[in-house]
Amino acid sequence: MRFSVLGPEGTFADAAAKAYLKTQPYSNVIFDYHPTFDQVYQAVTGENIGLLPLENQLDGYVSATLQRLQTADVTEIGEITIPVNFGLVANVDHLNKIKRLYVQFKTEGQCQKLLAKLPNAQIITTSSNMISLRQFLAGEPDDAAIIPQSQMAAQTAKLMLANVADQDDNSTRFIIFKAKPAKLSELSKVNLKTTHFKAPLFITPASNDKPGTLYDILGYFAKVNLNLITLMSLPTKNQLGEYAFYIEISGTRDQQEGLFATLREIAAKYQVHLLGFYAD
Ligand SMILES: O=C(O)C(=O)Cc1ccccc1
Repeated sequence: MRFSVLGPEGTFADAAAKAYLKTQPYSNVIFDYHPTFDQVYQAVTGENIGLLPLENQLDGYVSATLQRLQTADVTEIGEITIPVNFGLVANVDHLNKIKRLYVQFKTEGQCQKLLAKLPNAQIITTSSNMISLRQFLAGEPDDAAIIPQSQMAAQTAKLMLANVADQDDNSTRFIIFKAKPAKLSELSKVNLKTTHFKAPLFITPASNDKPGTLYDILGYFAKVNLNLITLMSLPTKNQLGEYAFYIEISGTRDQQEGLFATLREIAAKYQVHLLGFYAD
């Protein structure tokens, strides 16, 4: 089986993929690293699986992933949350001498306190924490980079600071998915192996221009006592001001029937794009 993740090796996505595999019975897994979200998404075919970052504790949801999920024909089969911290490496002996800082786009929002101490550094945004490290290693004398804490031990730089995230308690949640479209009829029959489930989905009203639309949608879940753990609105992109709601439902095994009956009811009135129903 192929497991497609954001590379190169050593990223948090890579660490998350390996942590996920420890919880699963898969064997003969071939890691397949890609530089962009889209390439990871496109690489997942057949029975193979992929992993993308969904949410960071300090910097929130990962828009690139949500945007793909909105229209994606995938089935999420699970999720994994891993602790995240960063280190700083620099070719200078003091913070105020740093001229360029390589930092991954989602890492920047997790290291605001450090960045506040570097008002004169040019921030160079990268696509991956491991690319930040590579750029630093290939770079100039006044360079610095924020890199995964796990990579610090292998580095030798003039200035090294550990744990530079804004708080030590920090984690990122990743989703694992297959290329198959999630179907209400199929997922309603899934036999959960644990007592709890999660069900991520998008609900899109035909129009947002009516009082009580969201209230109406939420009412369906309230009626059957289903707990929403996420509620976000994302632009449909059809028209400015038109939104789809991204919702994650958490429940217990005895609520499975109620969940799917409710989703069928909602689907009669709104566009429902289910993304998965998995043990949690
Ligand atoms: O750059 C990394 O280390 C990654 O694993 C990619 C990533 C992107 C966005 C949020 C979390 C991880």
